[in-house]
Amino acid sequence: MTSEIDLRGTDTSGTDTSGTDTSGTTTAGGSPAVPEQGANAREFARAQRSIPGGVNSPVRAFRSVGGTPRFMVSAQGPYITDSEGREYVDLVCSWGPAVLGHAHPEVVKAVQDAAARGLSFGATTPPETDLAELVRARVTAGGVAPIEKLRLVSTGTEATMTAIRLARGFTGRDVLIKFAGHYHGHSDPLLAEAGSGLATLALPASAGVPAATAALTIVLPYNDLDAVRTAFEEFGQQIAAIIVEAAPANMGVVPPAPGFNAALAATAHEHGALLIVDEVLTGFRVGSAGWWGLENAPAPDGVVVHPYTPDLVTFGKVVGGGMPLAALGGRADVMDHLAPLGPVYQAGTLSGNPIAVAAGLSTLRLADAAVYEKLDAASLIISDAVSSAFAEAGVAHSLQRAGSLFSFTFGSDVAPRDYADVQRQEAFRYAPFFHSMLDAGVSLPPSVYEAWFVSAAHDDTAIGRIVDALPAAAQAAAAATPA
Ligand SMILES: Cc1ncc(COP(=O)(O)O)c(C=O)c1O
Ligand SMILES: NCC(=O)CCC(=O)O
Repeated sequence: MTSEIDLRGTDTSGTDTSGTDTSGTTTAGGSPAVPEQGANAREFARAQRSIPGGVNSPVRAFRSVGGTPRFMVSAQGPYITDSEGREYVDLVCSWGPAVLGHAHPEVVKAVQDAAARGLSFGATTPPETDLAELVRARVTAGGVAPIEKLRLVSTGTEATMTAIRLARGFTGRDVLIKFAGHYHGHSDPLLAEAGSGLATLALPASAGVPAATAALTIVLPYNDLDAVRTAFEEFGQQIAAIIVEAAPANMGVVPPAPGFNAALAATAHEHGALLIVDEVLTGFRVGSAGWWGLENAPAPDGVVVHPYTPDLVTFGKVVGGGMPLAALGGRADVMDHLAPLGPVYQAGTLSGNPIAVAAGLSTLRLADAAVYEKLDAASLIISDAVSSAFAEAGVAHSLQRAGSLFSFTFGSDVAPRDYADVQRQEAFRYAPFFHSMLDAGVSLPPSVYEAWFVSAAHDDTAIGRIVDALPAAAQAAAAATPA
């Protein structure tokens, strides 16, 4: 145990309660760290005076695990370094984008070159079309290419917000279906029973969303086709779209039952509604063509077991290579309803920003089949090692995977299928596990409701550090008691 433990519990006081680091912490490369003691606690206190909760996104706040968020200063490959000079193996990977590992030299070079040509033009640039073409070409499976047109925006929130406005404008209908525990960013209509930070903070919905807006979103239990069919029987003529995470990873990972996404597409289409598949998190992370690509890849006999074609797909995270860039794409006839061709308005001063486009293009060009093989391999080794450590320590748990994404639920070996199942778990086991890992130099998502992210840079050394940290952390989870 290092002095990291001393920093816990420092919150709004502004007092530096940290102890003296006598741990002799070394970096992964073996060189001695020169920690600036107490810097995380000091920075957190300072941040809270000027920034609500000290964070610019609630998921960073350590609210469900307690303690002091680490204030990061740099990241390279599979490692991230905090204000005290401590280096962690990073299993958050910027919540998804860092698929190649942090600061890949070629991506950094592309960004530097683009920056030298100008930071933002507010005018159209050739690389935006390059990126649209690359996404169109990559998202194909079994001869189907669902991305006929693509528009670039700046965040996943904007991508899904625009997708639902477009679906409403295209169909002339107002009602949306979303699933409990799914997170699609923070636009008003999509915040009901959302996963991610709302799950972490146990918020059923957000204050500030007008009741009239919330009333137009039907929230259904995930993986429950009967519920979807019943909703369409009752409101079919009013439903503009179903929006679904391609493979949910914001209530932990809860993959779709085989054929579920295909059945959603069929049901929506039967009733004149659209299917919006949200691949902000899964897109270009779980595979070259996202989760849709995995589900629609022909088996060796050439058969796609449950084929489906989404009407709209949203991307974010990896598509921007760590810069603020996201996208929505899909059927040309639907996409052409966007202004300036059509009546559905969408815009953005920084949409298609040249630096972000350079990062995205460079990342996607580098993310070849070998990268996805590395991701899959690292993910398997790490998730199996964690699961074994829990088993060894007698911690009942289930491990769920969606491609290289994975997460754990506690208290049962029965894998949850929906948000209600997820919420029944022994969530109290996660905080001591998380802090034990953090103390040992492994940074996990600070919530049991988030997926773990690996990168192609997670090599044997990084994985070894994770594996070494596991027995003590699993013991901490085993010893945990409800608050
Ligand atoms: C599936 C999904 N959709 C949308 C979003 C929103 O993206 P952003 O945080 O870029 O607004 C996220 C994650 O944050 C996500 O995981
Ligand atoms: N899985 C949750 C996210 O990726 C969200 C990140 C954020 O809101 O900062």
